[in-house]
Amino acid sequence: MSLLRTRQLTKSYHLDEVEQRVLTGVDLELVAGEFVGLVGPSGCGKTTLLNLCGLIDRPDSGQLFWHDRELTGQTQAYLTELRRRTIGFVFQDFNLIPVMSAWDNIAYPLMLLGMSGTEQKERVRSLAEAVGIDTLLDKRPARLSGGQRQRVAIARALAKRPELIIADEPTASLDEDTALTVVELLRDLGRQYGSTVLVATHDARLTRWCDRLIRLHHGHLVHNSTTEGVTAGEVLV
Ligand SMILES: Nc1ncnc2c1ncn2[C@@H]1O[C@H](COP(=O)(O)OP(=O)(O)OP(=O)(O)O)[C@@H](O)[C@H]1O
Repeated sequence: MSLLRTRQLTKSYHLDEVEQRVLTGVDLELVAGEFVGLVGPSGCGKTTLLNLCGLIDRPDSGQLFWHDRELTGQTQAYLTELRRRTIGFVFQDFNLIPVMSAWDNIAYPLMLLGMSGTEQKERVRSLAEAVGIDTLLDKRPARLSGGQRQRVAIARALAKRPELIIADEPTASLDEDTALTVVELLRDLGRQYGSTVLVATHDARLTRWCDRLIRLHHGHLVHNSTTEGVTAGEVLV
């Protein structure tokens, strides 16, 4: 079942009247429940594409479908509400709110959705346990290690039980062992909660966990492939 589909998405940036065409026609389909890796060289437009799929930014042209319903032309308010309810994000730099405890960081999106205090507590507790930070919930991000912060970020992304999780280089700030456990968590919990995961990465170790890879090159997806036989060099070029 198609969760998200794009047809010929384009996106350019303009700096001092110079146009940089980043996406020139991206056709992508994400099926419910899959764990998909997005690879390509630095600067090829992975974050740009994630921002479009995550409804953070709008394309210049092309179409985006959510459960086969076209989103082009929908109001900003509609897209914001859809994003808030159905999409979770995990970033390289965690993007936790520094003045909030781990607990409050995880609960915050639930509060925005108007969820009752009891249900918030239930979800925060069970997710904190699942990601292994249940003894750290009163700490602010500055008192946590990188791996612990990313676990909080994963719990926060999953708390609303999103249909889609968008992860942008989630292991780039982590050491090797921590990176592997974080990716495993993301994949296993994504499966458990039935979330589709789209993850941009340079990390060849991470691509082994993906159901399939999509590769961005010169502004469009060159091919879809399985992860078999992918080498570090292939991921970077
Ligand atoms: N807001 C912006 N304004 C102008 N140019 C931008 C903006 N965002 C990105 N770019 C440019 O668009 C191109 C694609 O950037 P993007 O961050 O999407 O690439 P990426 O593949 O995610 O890179 P990396 O792997 O290094 O994170 C880059 O050349 C970048 O400099």
